[in-house]
Amino acid sequence: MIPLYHDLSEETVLVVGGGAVGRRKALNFAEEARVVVVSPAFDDRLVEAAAEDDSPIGLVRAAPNADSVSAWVDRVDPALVVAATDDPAVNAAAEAAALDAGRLINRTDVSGGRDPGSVVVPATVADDPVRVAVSTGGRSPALSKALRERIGAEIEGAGAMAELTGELREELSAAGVDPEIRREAIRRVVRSEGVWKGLQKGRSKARIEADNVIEEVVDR
Ligand SMILES: C[C@@]1(CC(=O)O)c2cc3[nH]c(cc4nc(cc5[nH]c(cc(n2)[C@H]1CCC(=O)O)[C@@](C)(CC(=O)O)[C@@H]5CCC(=O)O)C(CC(=O)O)=C4CCC(=O)O)c(CCC(=O)O)c3CC(=O)O
Ligand SMILES: NC(=O)C1=CN([C@@H]2O[C@H](COP(=O)(O)OP(=O)(O)OC[C@H]3O[C@@H](n4cnc5c(N)ncnc54)[C@H](O)[C@@H]3O)[C@@H](O)[C@H]2O)C=CC1
Repeated sequence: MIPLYHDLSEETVLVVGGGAVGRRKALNFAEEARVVVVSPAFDDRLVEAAAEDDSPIGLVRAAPNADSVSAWVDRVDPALVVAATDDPAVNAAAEAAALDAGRLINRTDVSGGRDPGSVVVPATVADDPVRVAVSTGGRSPALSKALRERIGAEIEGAGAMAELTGELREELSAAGVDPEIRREAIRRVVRSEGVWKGLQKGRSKARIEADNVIEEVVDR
């Protein structure tokens, strides 16, 4: 499986099943998308999240069976369906309905043997705009979670580094610096211990360190 980052803003995600797993998926996707959860009962924390002002999460109390779940796909018109009930027959029907309608499907109750269009949700950790996603190919979700916790410490400050170097590459481009020299300068900045340390002290410290690194390659 090849990891891809998918922009779900302006899209709707349909979560079938509102238990602990449905709640985790709903909260995750609600960071970006509208989320509709269809279930006969809901996890308490999901109810709280849906009750917040301007919550992107909508709860619909219903218990579709294997025959009627496709009607919810038609009605909600989601980009992605998450099958998160504790009934494998309903989850399988949700999968079939999503694939029939040409939508993505996340089966939460199976690990291997996926059809095209079937996606897994990785463990993710972010220092925005930097995001790292971990999957074990469905083999060990608990390991994905444990690795995610370790990687969190590793990427501290990466968001600020992304912002700084994003700005520098724009400035160097605008100044007409030869592209190969610009790339070398940026590659050195992201590997510079001095710049990483500078970021801990603040943006302007980091900027001074970065300018020193850039001076080594760019004639300005
Ligand atoms: C295939 C996949 C499909 C999908 O959901 O996309 C899937 C499937 C299954 N998970 C199961 C169990 C657990 N899942 C977790 C946790 C997470 N599971 C997530 C993803 C995935 N889970 C996809 C593969 C990811 C990969 O490739 O590694 C994470 C990463 C992302 C998320 O869901 O948000 C999230 C961590 C979030 C975080 O970062 O915190 C824990 C740990 C815990 O709860 O503490 C346990 C218990 C311990 C264990 O079993 O490992 C079971 C067995 C159910 C049963 O026993 O009946 C199945 C079904 C099966 O394996 O058949
Ligand atoms: N992907 C993952 O990370 C994990 C997946 N699982 C799998 O996910 C499934 C769900 O796990 P939990 O959320 O812990 O179970 P749960 O029992 O807490 O939640 C199941 C939810 O589905 C709802 N439901 C039942 N029939 C329904 C129907 N016909 N239509 C809509 N909703 C219906 C129930 O009301 C309940 O809210 C498990 O069966 C397991 O196979 C379990 C743990 C982790």
